[in-house]
Amino acid sequence: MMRVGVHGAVGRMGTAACEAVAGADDLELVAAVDRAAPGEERGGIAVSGELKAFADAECDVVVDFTVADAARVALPWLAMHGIHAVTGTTGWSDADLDELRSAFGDGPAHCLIAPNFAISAVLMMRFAELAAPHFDTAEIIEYHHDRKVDAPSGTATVTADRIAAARGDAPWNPDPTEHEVYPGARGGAGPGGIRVHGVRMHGMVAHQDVIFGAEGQSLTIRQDSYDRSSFMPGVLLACRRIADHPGVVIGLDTYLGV
Ligand SMILES: NC(=O)c1ccc[n+]([C@@H]2O[C@H](COP(=O)([O-])OP(=O)(O)OC[C@H]3O[C@@H](n4cnc5c(N)ncnc54)[C@H](O)[C@@H]3O)[C@@H](O)[C@H]2O)c1
Ligand SMILES: O=C(O)C1=N[C@H](C(=O)O)CCC1
Repeated sequence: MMRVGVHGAVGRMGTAACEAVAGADDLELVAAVDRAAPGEERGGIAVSGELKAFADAECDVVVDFTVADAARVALPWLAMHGIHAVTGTTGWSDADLDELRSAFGDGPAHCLIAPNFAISAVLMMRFAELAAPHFDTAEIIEYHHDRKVDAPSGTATVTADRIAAARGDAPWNPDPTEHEVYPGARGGAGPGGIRVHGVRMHGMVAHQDVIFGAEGQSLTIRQDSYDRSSFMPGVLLACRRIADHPGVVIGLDTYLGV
């Protein structure tokens, strides 16, 4: 039985993760931590306000769904205590990722940073990477619920990185825009100048379109998470397999063999 802790336990994703872990026969929820509402209960255990609860409960792995500022502190702390980290938190910079690589190094604790645990999203990113060399225009539109604090989404930034890497030195069709009547109308320019547009919409959960264009044709790859339950199989898989994946791994792809 893997002993699992959840950081950000009273949040939307933390609450779902506590319930999913508590309901899994081969995992045991042993600690739940959140700075908001310590003393509440999630997945049948009391929520603590202190990271120390993870060490006290002898966690093998901690699932983190917080904000980048909190995860930046928690993940190196977990590395120092020899506890594996599975984080779905988004909003990381390249410098943050370097810090995590040096915190986990080749030590006993491993780290998975997955911007999206839904299998449909993992495949959407893979399909976008496959399409990239064949089109000279690409734009990303990500759609999320109205409580999301970071933009663009972690999924969109990783998708843009992967499209740009797959395209390599091949030139993109130039953007003709000379003037934006509304600043930002063309979205944010990501790697390779790929435009990323963020929508925040009451009623939505997490969705993305990747649109590719070439002479006389276009391809749209669409992914939808209608419910947070879509992320839970990926979270549980990560807890079960993290001991087999040393260092810092980005994305669930290698865990799924995609
Ligand atoms: N990877 C994925 O599949 C996936 C899916 C959904 C959300 N996310 C990401 O997960 C993160 C959380 O999303 P959410 O919708 O659950 O947000 P949320 O606001 O509902 O929950 C975040 C929780 O973190 C807690 N928190 C904040 N700072 C803390 C600190 N210093 N110490 C302890 N707890 C702290 C908050 O109190 C809150 O309960 C976001 O970065 C989001 O982008 C990723
Ligand atoms: O609800 C969120 O916030 C989500 N964030 C992830 C991201 O930033 O890519 C994806 C899943 C939902």
